[in-house]
Amino acid sequence: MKILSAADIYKWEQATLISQNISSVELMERAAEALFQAIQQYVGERQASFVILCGFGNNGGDGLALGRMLHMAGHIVRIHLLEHTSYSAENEINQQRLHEMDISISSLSPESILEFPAKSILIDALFGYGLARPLDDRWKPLLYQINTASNPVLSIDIPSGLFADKPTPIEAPIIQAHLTYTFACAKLSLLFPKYASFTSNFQILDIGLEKNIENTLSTPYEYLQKEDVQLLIRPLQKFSHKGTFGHAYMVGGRYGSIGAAILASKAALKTGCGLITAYIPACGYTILQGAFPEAQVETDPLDTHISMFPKQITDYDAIGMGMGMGTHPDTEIALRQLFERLKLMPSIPHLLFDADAINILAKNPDWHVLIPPNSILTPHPKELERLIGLWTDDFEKIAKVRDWCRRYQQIVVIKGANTAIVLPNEMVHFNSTGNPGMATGGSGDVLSGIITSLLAQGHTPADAALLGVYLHGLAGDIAATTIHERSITATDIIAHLSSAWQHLQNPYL
Ligand SMILES: NC(=O)C1=CN([C@@H]2O[C@H](COP(=O)(O)OP(=O)(O)OC[C@H]3O[C@@H](n4cnc5c(N)ncnc54)[C@H](O)[C@@H]3O)[C@@H](O)[C@H]2O)[C@@H](O)CC1
Ligand SMILES: Nc1ncnc2c1ncn2[C@@H]1O[C@H](COP(=O)(O)OP(=O)(O)O)[C@@H](O)[C@H]1O
Ligand SMILES: [K+]
Repeated sequence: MKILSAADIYKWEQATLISQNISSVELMERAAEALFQAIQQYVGERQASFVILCGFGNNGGDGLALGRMLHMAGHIVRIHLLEHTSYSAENEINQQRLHEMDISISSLSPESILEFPAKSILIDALFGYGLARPLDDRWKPLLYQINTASNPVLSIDIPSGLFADKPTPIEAPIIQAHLTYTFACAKLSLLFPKYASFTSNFQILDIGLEKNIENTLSTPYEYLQKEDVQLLIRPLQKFSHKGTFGHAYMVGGRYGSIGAAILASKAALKTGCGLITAYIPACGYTILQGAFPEAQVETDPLDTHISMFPKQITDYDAIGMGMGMGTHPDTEIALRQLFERLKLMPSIPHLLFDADAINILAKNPDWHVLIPPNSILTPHPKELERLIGLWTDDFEKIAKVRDWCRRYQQIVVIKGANTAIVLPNEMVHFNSTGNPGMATGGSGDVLSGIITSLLAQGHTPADAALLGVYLHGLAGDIAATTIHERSITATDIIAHLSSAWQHLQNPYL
């Protein structure tokens, strides 16, 4: 699914009105109906109480129309509307519809002192994507009351005060939504960690905007969902053998962190490659063989850390390296020598660099040109900062990574909630799976194993990164259905990879 700018969503809506021969009030009614259905699901069977705070534009119009529907369904509804010199036409029509039904509308100003009945749900319909500048300090008292209330806050389209597609100063007044119902497509600012305290969770509501018009709108940003990754799955063939599914080479571990290599190797095998060989320092031999009988193991001449890469390293289908590897100077020199060797070869295995491999690359910026094109780097935010330097906000972070990927023709997977996969063509895919329970030691090692396995199975690097990130998050989400998010471990993510594959291949789930 595309992630569009506010301007493009407006274009999409306007073109839909023409193409479907409907009025903008009819489209607003459709949006309110979608909101109503979602909120009915949110409250369940019970009668609920709502306080709806409406602005003077179309976001406010959505709030007014929703208020009417909730009232008609028997809920207790209080509607407040911002006093203003003029209202959008759709907003006025919905005010009129409420008057006709004798549903009262109280006036609201930035100075209003509000009382929210206990257990009522607050609906934020003050500003949507039409926000033209950050809200000024005049709005602080009103937004402060909403943000400090103990009631749940549901935002319509976007938390009021937040821009959809450009940086918002976080000291400006912004609604802290518990859940945002956003129309038609995800918005960039709903995906960025900097705004997490305002955006929390979101749900996309389909309001029937024309698909073929969306296809004409170009954007470098995509929201990666099940239907996108399903297209990347390859059916298993009856006459396959273990050689068909590829041989992954997992390089990592040092004295004290052999577990990272075990996790990555197990995850690789559970993702479906035919064979895995782990290359680790000698101290890990018994540990790895004992923990994981399916793995083949090769060891470095040194006991404590990796000091060289064997000649046969280039014989494998894919190499994933860096997990728990350490940044010993010997390892650093070995990596440099490997790059020199790869440069001379006509064809080389696909490569993934994680953790300490990235830290070594970050320490040596002049090596960036040596990284074979189309390699995958999987940094967490701190590793990314070491690699590309600091950023002032998430928009700049994405711009810097896009620039880096284009310049070095690499794929960067920026890990975290809504992991972003940035491709050499500068496309950015934000992942839709995963949960905070996955922020646990070793979870990144599992991701490296998954993606390396997909590379070994013959997926292109871009497909392996997209499918791997989605699958990893999905395994974590399935794990969270039976294990509390606080208790999820990296091993649990591996244990649920099989269910993730099943889920992905089942059209009815
Ligand atoms: N256009 C359409 O066809 C649809 C629009 N929808 C809703 O319409 C919203 C967009 O509506 P609008 O474009 O009317 O915009 P908004 O409702 O977001 O508000 C814009 C109004 O606020 C004013 N404003 C902007 N920044 C301000 C600031 N910092 N301080 C004070 N006033 C400020 C603007 O001048 C304008 O009058 C969407 O977010 C969505 O909720 C939905 O009903 C779906 C259909
Ligand atoms: N809040 C979150 N929501 C979803 N996924 C998350 C969240 N936090 C972390 N993750 C995922 O967990 C993994 C953590 O990776 P990383 O920090 O490298 O862990 P480690 O180094 O311990 O293996 C990444 O894939 C990341 O996307
Ligand atoms: K809003």
